Amino acid sequence: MVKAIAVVTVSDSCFTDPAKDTSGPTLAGFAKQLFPDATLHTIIIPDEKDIIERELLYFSDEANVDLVLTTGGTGLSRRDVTPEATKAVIHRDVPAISVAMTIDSLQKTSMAMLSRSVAGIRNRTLIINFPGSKKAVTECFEVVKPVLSHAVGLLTNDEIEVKGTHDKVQGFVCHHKHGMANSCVDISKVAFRPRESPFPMVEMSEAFAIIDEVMQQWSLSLEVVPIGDSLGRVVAEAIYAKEPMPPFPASMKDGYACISSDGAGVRRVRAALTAGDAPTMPLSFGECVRINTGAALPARADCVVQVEDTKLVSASEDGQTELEVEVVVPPRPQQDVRPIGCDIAMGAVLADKGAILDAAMIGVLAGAGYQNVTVRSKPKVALMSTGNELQEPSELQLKPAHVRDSNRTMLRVLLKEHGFDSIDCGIAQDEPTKLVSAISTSLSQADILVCTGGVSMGERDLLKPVLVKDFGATLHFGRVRMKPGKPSTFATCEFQGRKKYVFALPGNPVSAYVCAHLFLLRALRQCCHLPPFLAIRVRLAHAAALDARPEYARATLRYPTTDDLPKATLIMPNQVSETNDS
Ligand SMILES: Nc1nc2c(c(=O)[nH]1)N[C@H]1C(S)=C(S)[C@@H](COP(=O)(O)OP(=O)(O)OC[C@H]3O[C@@H](n4cnc5c(N)ncnc54)[C@H](O)[C@@H]3O)O[C@H]1N2
Ligand code: MOO
Ligand SMILES: [Mg+2]
Repeated sequence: MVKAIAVVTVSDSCFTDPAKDTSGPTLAGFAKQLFPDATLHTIIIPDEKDIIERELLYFSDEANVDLVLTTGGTGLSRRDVTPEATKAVIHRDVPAISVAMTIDSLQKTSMAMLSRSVAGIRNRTLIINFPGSKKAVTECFEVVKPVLSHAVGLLTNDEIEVKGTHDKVQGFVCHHKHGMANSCVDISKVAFRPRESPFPMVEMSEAFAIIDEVMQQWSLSLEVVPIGDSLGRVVAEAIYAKEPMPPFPASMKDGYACISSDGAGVRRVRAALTAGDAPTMPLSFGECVRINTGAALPARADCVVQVEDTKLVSASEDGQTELEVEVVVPPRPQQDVRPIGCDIAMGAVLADKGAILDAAMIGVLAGAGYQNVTVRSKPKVALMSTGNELQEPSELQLKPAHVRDSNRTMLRVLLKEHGFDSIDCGIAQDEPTKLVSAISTSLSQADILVCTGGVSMGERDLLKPVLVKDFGATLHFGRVRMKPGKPSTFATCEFQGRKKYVFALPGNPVSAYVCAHLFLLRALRQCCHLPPFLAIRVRLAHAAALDARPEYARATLRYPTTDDLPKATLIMPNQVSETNDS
């Protein structure tokens, strides 16, 4: 099924004046017609190879678009570089698509010879170049139309290709059996350490897919919590109303409960009912009862006339009792009455399975008499820092060449911010046996271990070998094409008969922060069945030198009053260019 399509207009002139773009909207119109349920992204970019590549990568890797249709930049002029940019990003080409378009177009114009359109596949995305004119786009779309749906179907049915990654990574494993007190990682032969990382660099989209797939194995457990503590928790089983709301026919106005068939005219005021008063006697014809908002109607009353629609006819001399009122406008049956169960019928679903509890829902549960709710349990997370150079932040004096451990505090607070508690497992030294014992202690207390540092190429970066050799861990990925965060590592292992998940994040505090957002929170949210964070497209408010890797930076957003995209201003622009070489 085609879920998302991007139409990319590549043209210098349309980029400067979007009104000139006719082929983009035409293509978008055809795409929408063919796949009405798909999300449609459209963008106009200049004939710049880097920018075209970046957009194609964004749509295929980040936005997980099924079909990217470009228009423009396929000709022979110096600025026409769409085919080159496309070739740079596709993994496999599908030449027959462009051939079919060319054969068809040649029957109409020999100019078709001058289009260099390319079609190909990147991961699960099909990218097709169309020429830049409205006429050519119209003709070429007709040609490819019959195959698009099937082509996307074939691509999306592919299994996630994690196996290849696993196999390569397993080459790193030492299958040596050993006790947990020691480590079988030998750090003495530093000269023979690998000079190239043995870990394949996975794309962000792959890393996400791997996390999603692996975290599906997370074994569900449930817990009962008081509703007052259930904010943000995920409902485990649908919750039903045990009683109707309102439980009695209630007045919506301050006025008089009447019998509607009495029509307009004078009524005897028999009694007064304020909220909380239980009505005693049924109403008789020609009578009414003064009533307040929220009070229960007496039997036989079927409407409420608001006080504004009445006139006083007679009262006791002291003014303390109304004797007769005149109903000015004839009332309708059920006027200003909330019948029993009109808000919530008995047996109605108050919160569905999987609902995320918010103040409104919790209020509904409270109103329906629920004190506790069964929710999905949150994973137990252990936080550990690694590094011989680290000191506790509270220590007054820094030792030479030491730094304070900021990652543990940052991660604890980040997790708290997102509703997750953590267990503090301190700082472990960069020494194999020390790491083995610190990791064992952490894993015995938690489902998920989050550690920072020691995942890159230094001889004291021991996390990966220790996890693999001493804990028999499977490294699902050990390098990701991202900046910062390249050496990010995600592993699982069996420990004390249970499956454990390890996020070994790079030590650089910015990398740890970014990777915790992107990988750790994604996994934790999935354990609780919370959706991944929403990704939105923004426009940079200023120029920024970007890396070839997808880059992550903090920014402030300004929302325009027009339909334009929000504008992002990087908080620390230097942070983006500073580590260009890493
Ligand atoms: N030869 C290569 N060197 C490096 C590469 C590479 O590909 N080849 N990658 C670089 C990248 S990218 C990163 S990110 C870092 C990752 O380093 P590690 O995960 O191994 O982390 P450490 O070496 O332990 O520390 C890096 C840095 O961060 C500071 N740090 C560590 N933990 C904390 C903490 N808890 N609180 C505050 N600061 C911390 C540590 O002192 C170092 O300055 O590797 C590059 N190198
Ligand atoms: O990838 Mo490293 O996280 O600092 O740039
Ligand atoms: Mg290191």
